[in-house]
Amino acid sequence: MRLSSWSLSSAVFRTGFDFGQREVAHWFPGHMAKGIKQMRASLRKVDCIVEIHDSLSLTYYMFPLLPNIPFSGRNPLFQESLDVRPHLLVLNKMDLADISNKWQLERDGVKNVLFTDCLRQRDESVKKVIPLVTQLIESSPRFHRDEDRSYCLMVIGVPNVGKSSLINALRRINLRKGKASKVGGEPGITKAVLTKIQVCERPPVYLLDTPGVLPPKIQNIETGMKLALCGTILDHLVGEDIIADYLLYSLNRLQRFGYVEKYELEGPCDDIQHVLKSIAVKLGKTQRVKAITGIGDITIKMPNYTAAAYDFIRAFRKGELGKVMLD
Ligand SMILES: Nc1nc2c(ncn2[C@@H]2O[C@H](COP(=O)(O)OP(=O)(O)OP(=O)(O)O)[C@@H](O)[C@H]2O)c(=O)[nH]1
Repeated sequence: MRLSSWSLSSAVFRTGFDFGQREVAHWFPGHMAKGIKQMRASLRKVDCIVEIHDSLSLTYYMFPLLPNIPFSGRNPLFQESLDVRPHLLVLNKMDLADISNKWQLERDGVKNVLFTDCLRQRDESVKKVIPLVTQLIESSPRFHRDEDRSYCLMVIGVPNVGKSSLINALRRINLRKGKASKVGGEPGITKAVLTKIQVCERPPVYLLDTPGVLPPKIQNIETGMKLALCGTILDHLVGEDIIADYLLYSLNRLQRFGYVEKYELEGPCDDIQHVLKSIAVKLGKTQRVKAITGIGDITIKMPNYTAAAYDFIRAFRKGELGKVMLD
């Protein structure tokens, strides 16, 4: 929601976010390096790479997920190069994102892009995936796989972007089959490396589901925080309080004030403690805390800031605070 009925004259918003001494390196689990190694080893069986990102931030697609496998759209020099597999960029969760600036992709020369909503039963964009990859594969050399009539795709992406949901949606649409891949609200659900799953009969298309993989080098702390906000990193590794504060900062910076209405606040506010307290009171999220006084121990009721932060972040990820583009 954009600014409408509230007066902003008294609201002062931060012009930058203070990340303190935080380091992104501590946020990423070790199993990812192993995953990348196994994926690299399987690449020769793959005809096309499907790279999934979150539509909430268009900056991620700029970072190759697998080092040495350049995304053709990122670098036109690689487009004709024979050892680069066809590449489809899927920007998922479009239902949550304000994609009015998607023209930037075209400006940057990014080709073969699809915006998807994998949770919608009859999503037209998911239907386009197989025809598009088929077309891409058929117009590229397949080397030693030329005889093989079945196609193999590899799905890659940071954790929690919806890789499993896309696989399930493809199976639902093309095979009328149920779930093959477990979906979860927390990053790191897909741990079994490289399971081969059929997603289409004509032509026979299989894909390799992979564990979530992050770019080995996150460009900076702010990119890391955006990944955290999108649910790519386990919340507790980063801290719900700091994610919630970064969310508030971002919403105010982008003038997306849906949170004011959702939590019935008096108006936009940039003080996370104040906002979390109001959320906790509104939702009845309180906790009993023991206090030691001069006359003995007493129990007092306090707002549960962590529970409020969790609700605030969850509401954002569900799209309940309005559509947002974090870049
Ligand atoms: N709003 C919205 N949510 C989605 C969409 N696709 C997936 N999700 C949700 O995002 C969360 C993660 O989805 P998964 O399919 O498990 O993601 P993943 O990339 O396989 O996750 P990892 O196993 O951690 O790598 C789940 O809560 C899904 O319901 C979408 O298009 N829109």
